[in-house]
Amino acid sequence: MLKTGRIRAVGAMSGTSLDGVDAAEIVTDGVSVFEFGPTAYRAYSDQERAVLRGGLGKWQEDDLGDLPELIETTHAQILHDFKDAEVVGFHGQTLSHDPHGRGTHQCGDGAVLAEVLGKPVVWDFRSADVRLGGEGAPLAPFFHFALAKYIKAVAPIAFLNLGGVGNLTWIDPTAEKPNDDRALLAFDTGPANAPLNDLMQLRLGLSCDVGGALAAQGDVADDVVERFLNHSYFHKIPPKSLDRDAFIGLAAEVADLSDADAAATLTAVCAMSVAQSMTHCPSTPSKVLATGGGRHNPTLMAMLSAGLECPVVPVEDVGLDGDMLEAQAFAYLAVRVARGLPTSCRTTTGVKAAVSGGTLSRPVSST
Ligand SMILES: Nc1ncnc2c1ncn2[C@@H]1O[C@H](COP(=O)(O)OP(=O)(O)OP(=O)(O)O)[C@@H](O)[C@H]1O
Ligand SMILES: CC(=O)N[C@H]1[C@@H]2OC[C@@H](O2)[C@@H](O)[C@@H]1O[C@H](C)C(=O)O
Repeated sequence: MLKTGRIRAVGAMSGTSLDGVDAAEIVTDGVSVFEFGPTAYRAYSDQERAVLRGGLGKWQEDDLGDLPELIETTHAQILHDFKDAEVVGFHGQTLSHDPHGRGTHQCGDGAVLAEVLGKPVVWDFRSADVRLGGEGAPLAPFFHFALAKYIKAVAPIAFLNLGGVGNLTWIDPTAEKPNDDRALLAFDTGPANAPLNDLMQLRLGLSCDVGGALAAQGDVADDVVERFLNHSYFHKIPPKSLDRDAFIGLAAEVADLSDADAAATLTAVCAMSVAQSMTHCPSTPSKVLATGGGRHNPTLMAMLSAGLECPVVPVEDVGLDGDMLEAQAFAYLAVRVARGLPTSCRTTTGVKAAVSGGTLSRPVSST
């Protein structure tokens, strides 16, 4: 068990967009957030990103080659500087996510990291939830709930993460605990930046549509968006979650469009899937707080504002850091796991009963 009271924890996240590792420190008792600490980012090189891409869709250890070592080494490099952190939350890299089939697989061994860093590491956050029938994702919602309290929200709000995949958390901030029945509703909304990034890479050799500049010059192919929104995923009642490449077929749908029209259409696909998702929420939130890299894309943000019935603003509007929120989430969840508090429940992942996911590994020398 970790000491009682406030803990300084660092979280590290390597997300589905494969851009790099984020790390962020927070001070929490596993319930409330008291303080935000330093942050760091380590970009993957083109060569590293190619290795990561090569691992997508794989789940058997024997097929992964040097990939686990790459994940562990890059995380150790960035986490080494967080000398004051008492515990580490290590998400790892999701390579495949098929909760009702092959399971969910995050690459990287937290026990190795605990040894290298000489600190307790909480990792493998998603497997226990999946074993108990849950989606294993999204897991940030319990942190979103704590943030709603931190910013003293009084009316329902939503957090919208625009990463490789999109996910939404609707919150009633008047609820006492995140696993209260009416506190949360969370789910993956659809693809966010991943299809657009893939298009930019394929056609122009670029990692993303910086500032949404290309999409801003194009016309949206409404028929493609309409066909896309007919996909059964969008009609499925949440909780529900997605693998990064669940909508890989989208590339073919825009193959005949110009670069600008294809970019505009894939941007609209993201925005309209979020708009459609709002129909699942118990009520229209007072505002949507956007986090993740997609909030840096003004074309996407304008489409979201046009498609939603409430204001959509970056989380910076309420004093939070939208580039580090997921890393902070895994710092927070690490402390919850270490204290035996739940990290997911029926309304966030569909798991039968609230579960404290994650494994705590300590350096052998300290046990
Ligand atoms: N200035 C920008 N203009 C346009 N898009 C941007 C900009 N900055 C970031 N992005 C987009 O955001 C992506 C990174 O987002 P983020 O770091 O939130 O993803 P992630 O955490 O890897 O994904 P996930 O949340 O799905 O795990 C980039 O790949 C890019 O598509
Ligand atoms: C399986 C997996 O890694 N899912 C990620 C992914 O990226 C966004 C969305 O899909 C979300 O469900 C999740 O990440 C965030 C951090 C979460 O668990 O809340």
